[in-house]
Amino acid sequence: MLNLNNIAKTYQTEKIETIALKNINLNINRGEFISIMGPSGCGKSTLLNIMGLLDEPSDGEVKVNGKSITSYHDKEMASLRNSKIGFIFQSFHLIQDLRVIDNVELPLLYRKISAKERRRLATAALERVGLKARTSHFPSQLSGGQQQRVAIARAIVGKPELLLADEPTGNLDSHMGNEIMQILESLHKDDKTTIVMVTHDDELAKRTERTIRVYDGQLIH
Ligand SMILES: Nc1ncnc2c1ncn2[C@@H]1O[C@H](COP(=O)(O)OP(=O)(O)OP(=O)(O)O)[C@@H](O)[C@H]1O
Repeated sequence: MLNLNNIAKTYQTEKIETIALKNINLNINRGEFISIMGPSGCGKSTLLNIMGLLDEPSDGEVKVNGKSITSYHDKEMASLRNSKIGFIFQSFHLIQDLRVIDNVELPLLYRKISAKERRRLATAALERVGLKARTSHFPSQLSGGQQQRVAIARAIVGKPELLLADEPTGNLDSHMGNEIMQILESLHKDDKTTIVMVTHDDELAKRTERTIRVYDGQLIH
């Protein structure tokens, strides 16, 4: 479903050029659960952001469902991203002033969906992550693990084909981390969601189907 062909990414700041990625060739097949591992600064988040169409490569080609998106404009890219990709971040990225249900509804605001249907879908997504009883809470009233579950509900509410998770358990203790991993495993197994997860945790990586290792901006085979 996603092909990265010869991807490179260079960051240019005033005097320093950082090569974050080079010679990346990677195919992600529908239904896979993949982990990405590697030392700090090796390019994992950059890779995930390129997969998620949040960032553009400096070189190479990204194909989504066999179609090159190289010539896509920002608007086309945003629309593709919004319809096909869900994100989960280490630090949850919830909006503190919005109630749980409104946080989860956010990605649907960009779609032509009635308010009633938005509420129904968001409630179902919260039920899926075991948080239906917390819809009217604010994020600060929830534990870290619960906040991450809200973030997962927000990521899956639009039924994405691809779920990208950047160290989703990085801010959680091992018990809560395990709960989050179990939800991801269930989304993969029961809902056939394709998942790519960056992690520093060997034990979590072992629970995925394939581990991609990055070192100095390159894939190690
Ligand atoms: N916006 C940016 N401008 C300049 N350099 C950047 C930028 N983003 C990332 N980099 C550099 O690119 C390299 C890869 O960064 P990246 O965040 O992808 O690594 P990472 O493997 O995710 O690290 P960590 O595990 O610490 O999160 C690093 O050397 C980083 O300093």
